[in-house]
Amino acid sequence: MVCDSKLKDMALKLFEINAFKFGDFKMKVGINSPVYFDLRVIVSYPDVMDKLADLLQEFIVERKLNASGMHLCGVPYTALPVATLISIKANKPMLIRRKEAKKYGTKKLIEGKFNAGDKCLIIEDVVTSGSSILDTVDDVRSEGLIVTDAIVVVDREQGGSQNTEERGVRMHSLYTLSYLLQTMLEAKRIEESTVKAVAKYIDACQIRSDGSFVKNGTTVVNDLCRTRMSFEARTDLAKCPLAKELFKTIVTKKTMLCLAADLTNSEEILNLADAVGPYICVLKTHCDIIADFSEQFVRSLQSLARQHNFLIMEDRKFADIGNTVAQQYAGGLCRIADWADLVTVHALPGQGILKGLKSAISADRPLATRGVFLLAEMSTEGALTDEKYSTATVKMATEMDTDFVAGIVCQSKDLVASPGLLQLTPGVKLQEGVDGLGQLYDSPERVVKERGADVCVVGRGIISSKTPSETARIYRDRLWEAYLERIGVEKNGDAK
Ligand SMILES: O=c1ccn([C@@H]2O[C@H](COP(=O)(O)O)[C@@H](O)[C@H]2O)c(=O)[nH]1
Repeated sequence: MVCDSKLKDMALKLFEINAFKFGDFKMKVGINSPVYFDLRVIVSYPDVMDKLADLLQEFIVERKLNASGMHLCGVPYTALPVATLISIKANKPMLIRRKEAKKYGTKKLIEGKFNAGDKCLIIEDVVTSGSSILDTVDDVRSEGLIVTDAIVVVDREQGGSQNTEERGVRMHSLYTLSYLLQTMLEAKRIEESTVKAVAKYIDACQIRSDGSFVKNGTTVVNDLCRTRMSFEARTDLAKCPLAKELFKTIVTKKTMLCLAADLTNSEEILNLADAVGPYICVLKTHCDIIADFSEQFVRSLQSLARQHNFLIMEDRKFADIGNTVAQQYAGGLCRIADWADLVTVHALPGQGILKGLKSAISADRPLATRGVFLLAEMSTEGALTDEKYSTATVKMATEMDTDFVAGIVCQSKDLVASPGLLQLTPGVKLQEGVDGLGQLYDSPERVVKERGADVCVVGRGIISSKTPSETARIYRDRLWEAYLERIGVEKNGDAK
């Protein structure tokens, strides 16, 4: 048995270093919690980390989970340093799950040396619904490893152990929230009233692995989770008028498809737009590749956009200082601001880029008819848009010029939390893979369900097809079905 006094000492230490606190905290799932855990702080206290790893190692032995050949895999990122320490102390090989890797290309999903059929023990810091453990389990299992158990530092007792058990993973927690409450009370660190408030909260809020939670006996779908909400419900939450319009178009036409009309001849683009128009919500251009670009071309395109009800996006990827982008947007040969409803913009130069673009919108084109998508991540192999950059981009979109930013161009589901923003995701093809120049493709289903896309960009998948209009219809239908599954609606419209 792990010695109780050692457990209590460690609990007090964790409280002292603010690894958990009591108050009123907004949780990821959109409900308020009277207790908050942040075990990331332990990296600043090597002595605490070391002792915690010792306790976990003893616990693993006690639970007989130290079979020979067992690998350890920490759930990224907080559990990684602790898993590393245990691996060294217990002399057990470690695996690292890459959170950001694709299932093809050069990057592997799971790093480390292993064989299919090997056993792997998952290590996690704090568990609420258990969904993070299950994400890691899915990836580890997809490489042929066997996972039956997970060791966690704290179980918040909100459904995590049931949720993981349902998927064949027994959860062993060093601490339960109840134990921590009792220990803090005995040590006079908290009042009886806090214990009661937290206990009441745990009783009332049991979270399921699908993000819904049971509040006072009633199942409540998490209505703040973007990817679980319907486009209808999200329309009213959009702060940018053009995003609202896009939501409405998506709902009316039941399509999340954006055509990347990457052709170099204007007549060909117009013919394509006419053929594919019924199946798309956005048509995306690169006006600088059109050899015969003209005023007449954009007027014809606008007319088709009205006829088929789609928006026009110029994928200009502005990236300069405010003064320069203002001129690039409104002036030059293409006069983009005159005809493009939406443009894409890099966040690299900071907030000034949005100010510059906004300043170029003339009075006869009200701001409400123009919008931007900020690029947070790119779809290419080796893209330099790391987590810090992409998070800062999303922050810019949610805190500044919210009437102008319609959404984010990115590849990861968890980046865009705000339901009022749209996630635009390129790199979509019926056949997953990589082109000769580093463009990575995922299937429509994976892009919608796993990557969280709201609008999916397809270029060569449609334009290189012999029957673009039929192919566009297939993309539209597959994307829409994936979306219905994502929000938990059967094809016939019934809730699952
Ligand atoms: O990260 C990004 C941003 C933009 N794109 C653009 O999307 C299309 C994709 O075309 P495919 O033929 O389907 O590969 C293209 O216009 C890119 O400029 C992107 O691919 N990745």
